[in-house]
Amino acid sequence: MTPDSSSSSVDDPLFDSGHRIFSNKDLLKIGHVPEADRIVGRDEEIAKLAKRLNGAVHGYSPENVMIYGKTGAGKSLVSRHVSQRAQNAAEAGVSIGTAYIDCAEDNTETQAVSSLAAKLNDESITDITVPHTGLSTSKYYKLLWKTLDAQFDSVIIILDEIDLMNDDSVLMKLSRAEEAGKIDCSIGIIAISNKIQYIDKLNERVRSSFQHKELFFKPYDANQLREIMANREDAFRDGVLSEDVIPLSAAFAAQEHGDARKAIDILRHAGEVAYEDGAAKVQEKHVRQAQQHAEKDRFRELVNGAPTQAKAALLALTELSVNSDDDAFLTSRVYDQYERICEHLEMDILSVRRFRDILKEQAFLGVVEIEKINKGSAGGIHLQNRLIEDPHVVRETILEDSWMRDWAAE
Ligand SMILES: Nc1ncnc2c1ncn2[C@@H]1O[C@H](COP(=O)(O)OP(=O)(O)OP(=O)(O)O)[C@@H](O)[C@H]1O
Repeated sequence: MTPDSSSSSVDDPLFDSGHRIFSNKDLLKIGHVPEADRIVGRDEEIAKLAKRLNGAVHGYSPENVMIYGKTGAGKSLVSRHVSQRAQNAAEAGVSIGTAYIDCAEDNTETQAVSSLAAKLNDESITDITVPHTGLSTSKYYKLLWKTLDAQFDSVIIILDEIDLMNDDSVLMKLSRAEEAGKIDCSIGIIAISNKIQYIDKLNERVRSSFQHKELFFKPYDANQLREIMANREDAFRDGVLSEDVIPLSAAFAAQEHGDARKAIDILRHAGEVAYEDGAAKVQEKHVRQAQQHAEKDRFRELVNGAPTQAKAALLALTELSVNSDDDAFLTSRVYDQYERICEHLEMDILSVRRFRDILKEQAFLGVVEIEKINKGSAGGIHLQNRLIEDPHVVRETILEDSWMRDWAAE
C-alpha cells in the first residue's frame, strides 16, 4: 500500500492523519491490473477471445489470435484476463501455462525466448535452471521446449506490442514448434499491436506459420469510459468526487481516441491537483487543470521528438511570438526568422517549399495552427501561422535540445 492510500489515522502530528482525497490510490496506478468485476464494456471481446482459447481448456490446441486496437483500448487487460481464466478453468488433468511478454522491453529474439523460458519454468517441477543471460538463442529455445513439455498440455503466450519486436523469427518458431515436432505441448499465441498493417508487413513464411484469427478492439466511447472510472470510484474517499468529475474526465479521454489509460490518468491527476490545492473535494476545475497538464506533457513529447529542422522552424515562430504583441505570422516572415536561426546555428537552410511542408506537418500534429487569409484579388492567399501552446513553454522545450540551446546564448 502506498503512503497516499493509507486510510488509517497516524498519531504523529508531523504526518497527516490519512489522505483527504484518496482512500486507495493504487486502483488508479498506471500498471494496475483490475479484477474481473472492474473490467467494463469488453464482454464481447472477452467472449470472442475465450472462444479462440477454448481448446486449451479441454486439452486441445488453442488458436492463435491477432488483436488490433488503439492504445488504451483494453487489449492487454483482456488478453491477460482471458488467459488467466482459461488457466483456472482447465479440465481436470489438463495443465495450461500462461506468459506475458512486453515486446517493447524484450525486443530481440533471444530476450523474448529467454524471458519466456524463465517465466514459464517452475524449477521445482522441471529441475531446469534458466540463466538470465549467457546462452545462445537456440539453447534458450531448447530450454523453453523442455520446460513446456515437462509442465503443460498447452501454453498461452501473449506477445504485447509485437510490432516493436526486432525480427519475426520468434513468431514463426513458436507457431511452428508443435508441427515441427519440437514439443508435444501446444502453443496459442495472442499477438497484440496497434498497427493495423502489422501482418501485411510480415514475410510470407512467418505469415503462413502464424495462422490466426483477428480481433479488433474499438475505442471506448464516453459512456464506457465513464463506467470504467465509476468502477474505480472507491480509489477516492466517500463523497470527495463532485458529480461532474467523472463525466468530464471521460469526455476529455473520449476526444483522444477513447483511451481508458488516459481517462484514469486524468482522474488520478485531478485528485492530486485537488489535494495540492488543499480542496476538500475534487471539482471540475481540477479535472481541467489535470487535462491541461496532460496536454502539456503530450506537447512536450511532440516537440522533443521533432527533427532538428522542425525545431528550428518552431523556434522561429516562437521568437516572433515572444517578441511581439501579435500571435500569428505570415509564412514569409517566419521563414526570414528561420534563416537567421539556421545561420546562427550553422544549419542547412531548407527551401521555402520544404519549410512550408514542415509547418504543415506541425499543424497536423497540433503544435501549430495555420490559417488562410485572402488578401483580395491582387494580394492572393497567404498563410498565417500561430503556435497553439504558450510560446514561452514552446521556447523552453525547444531549448532543451543541445543544438538549439546555442540560440539562447544570442
Ligand atoms: N474495459 C476496461 N475496464 C476497466 N479498465 C480498463 C478497461 N480497459 C482498459 N482499462 C484500463 O486502462 C489501462 C490500459 O489498458 P490496456 O493496457 O489493456 O490497453 P491496451 O489496449 O493494451 O493499450 P496499449 O496498446 O497502450 O498497451 C489498463 O491498465 C486498465 O487499467
